[in-house]
Amino acid sequence: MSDQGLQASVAMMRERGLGPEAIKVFEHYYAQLQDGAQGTIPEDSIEPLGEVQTLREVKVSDEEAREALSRTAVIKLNGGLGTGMGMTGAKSALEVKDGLTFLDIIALQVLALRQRWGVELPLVLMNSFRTSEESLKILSKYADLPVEGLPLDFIQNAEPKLRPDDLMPVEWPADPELEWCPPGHGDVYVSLVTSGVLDALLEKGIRYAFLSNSDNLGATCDPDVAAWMVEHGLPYVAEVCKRTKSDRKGGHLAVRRSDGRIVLRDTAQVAEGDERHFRDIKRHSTFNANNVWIDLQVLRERMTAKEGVLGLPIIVNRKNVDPADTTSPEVIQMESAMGTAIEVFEGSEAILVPRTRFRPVKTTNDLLVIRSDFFSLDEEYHVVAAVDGPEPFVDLDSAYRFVPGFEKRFPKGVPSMRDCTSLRVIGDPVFGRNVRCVGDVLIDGYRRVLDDAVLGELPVPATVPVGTPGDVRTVDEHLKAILATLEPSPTEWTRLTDALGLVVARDVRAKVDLPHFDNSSMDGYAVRADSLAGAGDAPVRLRIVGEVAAGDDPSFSVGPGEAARIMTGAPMPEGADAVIAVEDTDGAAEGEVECRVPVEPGRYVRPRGEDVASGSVVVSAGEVVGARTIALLAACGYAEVEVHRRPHVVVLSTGAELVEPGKPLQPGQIHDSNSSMLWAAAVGAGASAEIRAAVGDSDEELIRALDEVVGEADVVITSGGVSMGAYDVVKNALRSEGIEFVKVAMQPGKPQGFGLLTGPNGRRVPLFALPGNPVSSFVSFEVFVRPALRRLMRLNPEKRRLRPATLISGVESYGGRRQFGRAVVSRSAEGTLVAVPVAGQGSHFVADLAKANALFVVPEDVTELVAGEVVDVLVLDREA
Ligand SMILES: Nc1nc2c(c(=O)[nH]1)N[C@H]1C(S)=C(S)[C@@H](COP(=O)(O)OP(=O)(O)OC[C@H]3O[C@@H](n4cnc5c(N)ncnc54)[C@H](O)[C@@H]3O)O[C@H]1N2
Ligand code: MOO
Repeated sequence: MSDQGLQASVAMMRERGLGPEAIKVFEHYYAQLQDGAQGTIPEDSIEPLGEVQTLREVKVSDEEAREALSRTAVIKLNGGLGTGMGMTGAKSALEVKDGLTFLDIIALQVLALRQRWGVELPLVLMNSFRTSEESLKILSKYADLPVEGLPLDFIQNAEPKLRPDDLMPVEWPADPELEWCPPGHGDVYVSLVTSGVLDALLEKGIRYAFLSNSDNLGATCDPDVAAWMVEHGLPYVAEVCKRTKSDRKGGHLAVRRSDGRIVLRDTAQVAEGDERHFRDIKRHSTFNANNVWIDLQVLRERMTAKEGVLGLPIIVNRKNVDPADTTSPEVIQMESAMGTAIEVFEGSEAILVPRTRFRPVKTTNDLLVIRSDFFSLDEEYHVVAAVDGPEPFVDLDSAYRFVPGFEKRFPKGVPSMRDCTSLRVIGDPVFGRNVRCVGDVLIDGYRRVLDDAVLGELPVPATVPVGTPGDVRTVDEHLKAILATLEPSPTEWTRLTDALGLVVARDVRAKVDLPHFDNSSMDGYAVRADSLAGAGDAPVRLRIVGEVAAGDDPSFSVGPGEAARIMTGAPMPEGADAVIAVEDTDGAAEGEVECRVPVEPGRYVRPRGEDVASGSVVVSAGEVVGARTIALLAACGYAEVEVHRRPHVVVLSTGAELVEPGKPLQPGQIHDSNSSMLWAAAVGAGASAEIRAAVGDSDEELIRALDEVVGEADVVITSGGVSMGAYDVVKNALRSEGIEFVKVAMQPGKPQGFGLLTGPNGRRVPLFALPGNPVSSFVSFEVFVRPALRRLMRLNPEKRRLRPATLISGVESYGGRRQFGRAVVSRSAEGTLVAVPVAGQGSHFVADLAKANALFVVPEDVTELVAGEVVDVLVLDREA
């Protein structure tokens, strides 16, 4: 790691025509990177932001508003490519509402403000080298938009992507443009200077700028904020919004202890161990909306004083050189964030604005809601909600994730969402015209949604088992409800040896032929078959011209009357078309070899491509990775395969009586056996798992523990606390988190809780609240959690088939509940299965549970079975 990387980068930047200011800033960042800067802001160095001005309470006269707006420009950060939504061009060119693109709406919003206030209000885009042309073409429709003396856009600088090992600029001859990246939106300040736009604005008497992302349609140039800023002479104002539980991830503002300045802490700047504080929405109660107001005069002075380097904190981003190809080499992109400039200006302030000013479209879920009739555009092109109440929660399946897939499945427009609280789509149906969603909608397994369909609430379970009260669900209903909420695990490239048991996400094509080259399948001699034509009558002697072992690359060729010694797996030399096995010769090592049999062309030759032809599909999506698949992929040269990720299960037992195994017990205490049992069962089902320390019987302790795990777990399993007891903590605490508690008509395992926790970034994490009795907990895992884990992994949820077995002794059952008894199953002399129920069928008998190797099922409508009757058994391990 030397200055070579820096020199090479600078040379590239010069050659590209980048100015000295951009290079200077790059050098500044590069030095930070070389020093190993992490760019973190530790929790103990900051205080929460505290009370700030609320926009609603700002009182401004029309005259003040007009005056402030007349000296303001709108700058939109427009470098985004929308790769996350499967787009390749400028994201803001996406049609977002009423046939208008983001850019159309931005232009119309500005024109409406100009007209209403009689101001000039210039609009300038900061484009990247990839977005400029397409964006300007859209804006060219608005003839009145350009303002004299100002361009409609300026181009953000570019910098080389760096190799992580030696910080040299990466080379990518396949597409040299991919060797470059924009240096993050923090570059706006530098680019404003280098493009001359800053001075041009000041010259026109424009003193303030409103900066925001072009994909945030809520970010209109609000005259009240402008006037408030002018009135108080503020150099820099950042808009913040109240944080809710689902925005635990975005950056937030805080006050730096050392100098009292406001700073921005983004996700990438959280120090290790501070994640919990970062996510704590009580402590850091607002988030940064990335809507920024800046005094351009102050910016000019700062830039001059600091010789063009504002000194924003660096963000180190790791990506692939070709973002569309996750197997391309890893690179470092040094970036900075616009909002971090808040710390540079003395007297910066934050203002609390309504959520409506933060309406980004980051996913196709957001796109569906924005396009729908839940929102409309008012006469000034503001996006306004057409109905009161919270926005519907939308969760579309992966087929809709990219814009082309989304458009294809909503060819006649998106559904009406005015009366919808949530929409989840599993599968990939095409939606018809005029579809209406009402309440909570779940679509699972549809091929097509018909025109004019009204999609309603989840159907109430229709069947109630015999002899049970109405609030009880059947086992099948509960399992179905669980499976319906689950999405397959995300896919990821995984080392072959870590992918065992996982499901392949995408077809794998061979990039090579197998065998790679014609080679011998025997130890012997490579020959021309016609040299041995007479060997059937009398031995033929051939001259040995060389030797080839596996791994060699023979440079000689074999002519008529010649032979080469060859080993199994060694490449065939030029000229030879067959192999004679050493057993059919005298085995000579040099000189001449005597051959006793003729061979036909191709004998003992394994031709190139015989096994696998380059370009053919060797492993298909949906296949489960096993030893044989691994062999094939490795043979084709793959070190990794794209699979559905192994879900990570966190096990959390509850109960004040629990003590970790190995530690001494006080009176009344017991050892926690469920944690390790559930861990083992999860690992056995193919998940990865970890145990968290058991929590006592306090709501807060449990919520705190869950808060910690929800960022890391794909599935949470709790045990205990779900029945009717006075200390049934899980039930009490989790009801308010949206977990549903039901009685399931089964024994053991009657009380069950299930639901989705909301993790950072709105990620949904399934939580199973299993009963505490050890046998109940185990059976619940087998019946509900195992199929769920398999569904997440894209495996068939029910692998273990029920098999008939003859009961050796009679059993009684409650009736009205499906009983899962424990039994030892073995094979009789006739080859049929026989089941011996274990003695202790109570939910606390761990010894009898350990003895058993199967569960036997007594149906809901049966109360007694006698010896000799046949039951269904679910074999857990191999039969005894
Ligand atoms: N009045 C009623 N009482 C109970 C009912 C009911 O309907 N009405 N249902 C019973 C059924 S059925 C079950 S199953 C259990 C479920 O109990 P909880 O999930 O609330 O679990 P706890 O009360 O915390 O514990 C039950 C039992 O299991 C032991 N336990 C708990 N955790 C562990 C662990 N990690 N390792 C080992 N053992 C554990 C705990 O000490 C209790 O003995 O409720 C019935 N009651
Ligand atoms: O259903 Mo409880 O699970 O009887 O033991």
